[in-house]
Amino acid sequence: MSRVHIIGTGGTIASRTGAPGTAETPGNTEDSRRPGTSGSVASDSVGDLIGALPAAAGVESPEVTTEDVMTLGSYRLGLPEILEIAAAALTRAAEAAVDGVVVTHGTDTLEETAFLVDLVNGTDTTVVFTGAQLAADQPDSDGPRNLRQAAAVALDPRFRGMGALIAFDGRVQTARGARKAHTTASQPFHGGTTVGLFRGEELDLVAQPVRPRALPLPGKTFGSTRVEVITAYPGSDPGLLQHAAQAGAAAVVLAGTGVGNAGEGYAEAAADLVSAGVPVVLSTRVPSGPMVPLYGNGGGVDLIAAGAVSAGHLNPFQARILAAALLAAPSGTPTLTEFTTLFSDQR
Ligand SMILES: NC(=O)C[C@H](N)C(=O)O
Repeated sequence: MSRVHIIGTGGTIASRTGAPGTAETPGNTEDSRRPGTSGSVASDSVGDLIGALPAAAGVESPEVTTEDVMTLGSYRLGLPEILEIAAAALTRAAEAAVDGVVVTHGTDTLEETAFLVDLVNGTDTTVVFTGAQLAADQPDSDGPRNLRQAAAVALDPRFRGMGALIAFDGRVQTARGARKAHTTASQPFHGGTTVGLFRGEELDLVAQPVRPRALPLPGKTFGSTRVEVITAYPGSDPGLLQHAAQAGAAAVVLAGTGVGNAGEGYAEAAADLVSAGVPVVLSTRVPSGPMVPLYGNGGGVDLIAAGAVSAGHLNPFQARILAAALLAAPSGTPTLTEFTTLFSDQR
């Protein structure tokens, strides 16, 4: 019998609507116990979620083991928690007795945690992330279906060696490139590569992702590696780059306009940071498409000439995770400043 290991971290899939929240699950601390809290709060363990799983007709049920790493809304996560989840997923993926690993996670920052797992998963066991848009106590919650589909992907040999995937609302996509792009839709994620599609209980493999070689799991310093994201917009202040560096940022991601541009003063500010040893990664605030150096007069050509590293196809938030992972990597890993384009150089 095959075995799937499910790691719970919280999120809407584990939340109860309007419950004051008194769960004693690990990591479930101030947000759920604060007096007067009346919004949805993550409180269910993975064991509770399994109990709500409908059995698929005619399919032999796998052995399911579970683990609650934390029970938090993903908007509460910091880099230490993201690292803790990634380390737990990687440990399980490396266990010979485990055939598939699923992580249940809030959708707000799922793209960050799943991307870190994708960066460091050198095993053949794909880690499949899922969650829900409707809380566990909503009559038509999407959680049970998403969880059942995630387990099916995790155990399917055709999806092995794919790093980290997201199974949500009948679609299976790569973690790399994924982005929460709708606040309430049943499919909140855009981007990434669609590798699988469900037709009822049937799962089709539709693409094989290209993956760079895995990075080592970053050390504990990842948790305190400060990488700030600064967005360019008409009238924005390039001095924010220097403020971020003075406040202790180890690197800054600039989410430029268009293909990766910024207004007056940004190229000079970027050059200041780079010469002070604070890398600047240039991404775009546009929801899809790569950073491409095309424009002068302070645009992307000048920002790259000032020493910024192109994020390539990575959105600002995933570029931030890769930057922090490189800054906290064990020695021997290429340093962030050795990269000219984050995505292509990582291959
Ligand atoms: N749908 C969700 O899971 C959103 C929730 N706020 C979370 O990220 O924890």
